[in-house]
Amino acid sequence: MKSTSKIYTDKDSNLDVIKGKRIAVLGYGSQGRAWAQNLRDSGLNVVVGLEREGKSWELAKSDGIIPLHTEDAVKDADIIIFLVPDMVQRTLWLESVQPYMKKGADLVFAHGFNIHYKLIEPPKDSDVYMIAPKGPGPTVREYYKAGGGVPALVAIQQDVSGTALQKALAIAKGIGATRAGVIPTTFKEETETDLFGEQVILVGGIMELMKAAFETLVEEGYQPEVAYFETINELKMLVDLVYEKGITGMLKAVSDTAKYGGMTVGKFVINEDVRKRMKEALQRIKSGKFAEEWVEEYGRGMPTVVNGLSQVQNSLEEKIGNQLKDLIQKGKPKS
Ligand SMILES: NC(=O)c1ccc[n+]([C@@H]2O[C@H](COP(=O)([O-])OP(=O)(O)OC[C@H]3O[C@@H](n4cnc5c(N)ncnc54)[C@H](O)[C@@H]3O)[C@@H](O)[C@H]2O)c1
Ligand SMILES: CC(C)(O)[C@@H](O)C(=O)O
Ligand SMILES: [Mg+2]
Ligand SMILES: [Mg+2]
Repeated sequence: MKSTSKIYTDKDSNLDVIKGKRIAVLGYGSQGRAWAQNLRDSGLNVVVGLEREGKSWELAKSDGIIPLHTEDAVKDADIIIFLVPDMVQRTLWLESVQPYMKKGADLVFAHGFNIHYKLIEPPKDSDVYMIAPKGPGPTVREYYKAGGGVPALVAIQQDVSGTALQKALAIAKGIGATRAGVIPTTFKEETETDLFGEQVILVGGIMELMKAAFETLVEEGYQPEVAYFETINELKMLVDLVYEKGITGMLKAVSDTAKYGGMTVGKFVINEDVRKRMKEALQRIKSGKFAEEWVEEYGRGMPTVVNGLSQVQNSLEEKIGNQLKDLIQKGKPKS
């Protein structure tokens, strides 16, 4: 185990390093919308670059940000931040950024995919760095507005100026991440761990675990509403306890019966086989096989993602969740 040498916070970062520099945020989706608004509200000079005058364009305008076409956004930019989908970044780079950008402008990422798997080969005279928030875009905005921040990782790939880390930390401060903490990493470590996390637990693992538990109960004749509360809705409350008080805090809040059942049956369900498959999943990421497969899937119009989304939308658990939504929302704390 190699522990982190440093966790950067507000006192380690200074916005002055990038004050007045022109920052072009490319994309106005999950992260783009959050970063552009947080950086602007932190007093920085932000423009948003978009390819088309569509939904994102209108959304930016309604948030009080004047969007520009990508070429216009990057041509005077000192710092160019890629916040379009990972699979779009290479084409955007080749067609709309590289031909128009200022020589030596910084290239910044929120995830290492395109650099680590060499889909983008940056020019040697640019600083290349990453600030990777460890949470979804809307939460990056929500926490910032409430005076907090989502923690992030920071990594430097090329440091031509000698100030890449200071600039990366200033951006991290601008989006609110240093209010929590920012951990130094590499593009390799961020890319591999981020993909692993979203595949085996945060997105893939948790989704399949909820579905399998819900369907097991329903198949055995239990009411789907009861199954929904038990296997999906209550998860938030237990995860909130982990978030606030750690795993020990969560265990202290549940009954001894739940502790005993959880400690014994948890290991029976999530057994050595599951761990072996987690290692296999990690191996596919490390070897580049997952990246290759994802690029190919994207090239075919993402059929797996499109069909998967429609299956989830039409699933019994989602229908039950929608039916119970009003009731669940009514019970939520008001503040
Ligand atoms: N979503 C997250 O919460 C999250 C968290 C951490 C890191 N990241 C990273 O941040 C980056 C952005 O991800 P995201 O999920 O915010 O993206 P997203 O899918 O929300 O981006 C959508 C936006 O990108 C632009 N866009 C979409 N398709 C385009 C196309 N074909 N051509 C040009 N522009 C297009 C549009 O402005 C659109 O609003 C990625 O590198 C991702 O890995 C995302
Ligand atoms: C929010 C996540 C899952 O952590 C991010 O990594 C993503 O790719 O959206
Ligand atoms: Mg990710
Ligand atoms: Mg992530």
